[in-house]
Amino acid sequence: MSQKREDYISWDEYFMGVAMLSGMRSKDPNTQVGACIVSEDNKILSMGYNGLPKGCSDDEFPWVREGAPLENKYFYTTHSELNAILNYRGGSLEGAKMYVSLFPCNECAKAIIQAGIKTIVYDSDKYQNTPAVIASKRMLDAAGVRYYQYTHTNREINITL
Ligand SMILES: O=c1[nH]c(=O)n([C@H]2C[C@H](O)[C@@H](COP(=O)(O)O)O2)cc1CO
Ligand SMILES: [Zn+2]
Repeated sequence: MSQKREDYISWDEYFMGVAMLSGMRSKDPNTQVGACIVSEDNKILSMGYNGLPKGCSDDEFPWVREGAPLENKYFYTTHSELNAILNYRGGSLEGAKMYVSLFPCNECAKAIIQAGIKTIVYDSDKYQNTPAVIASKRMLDAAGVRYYQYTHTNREINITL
């Protein structure tokens, strides 16, 4: 009798793994964020990571955190969640789920709500005490977007490239 393999990765490991892999494309020296949007029937719809908009050179724009607004990264970077939403060109994201390696900020929360995404699975919540994340949770709660933290399984996945 032939039996199926039992050590395959779970849906959550798969989608959070894809989000983390996407984050590995980020040029941000401090925080790399990845997002993966999934349909209600577990199909990957889109992915994104934090980076500069098209045409803005990774080598010419600043990556530092400090200094004058025009001289640091914050005015220029597109967040992974917004990139994942904007990268989707297939139609509606109504009812979709987002896996993201960092809890979305208030600006991303607005985009998530307006895109019709209904569930967020996040990993790090390192900015939980900042006004941006407190405002984000307030809006997500009001809009009925469910969010829960990813449960680590400590599975290691090695891919030789
Ligand atoms: O939700 C987010 N998604 C996201 O992609 N980011 C990006 C913007 C910046 O490139 C980086 C945050 O940088 P830092 O941790 O150095 O402040 O992560 C930041 C947030 C903030 O929660
Ligand atoms: Zn954001």
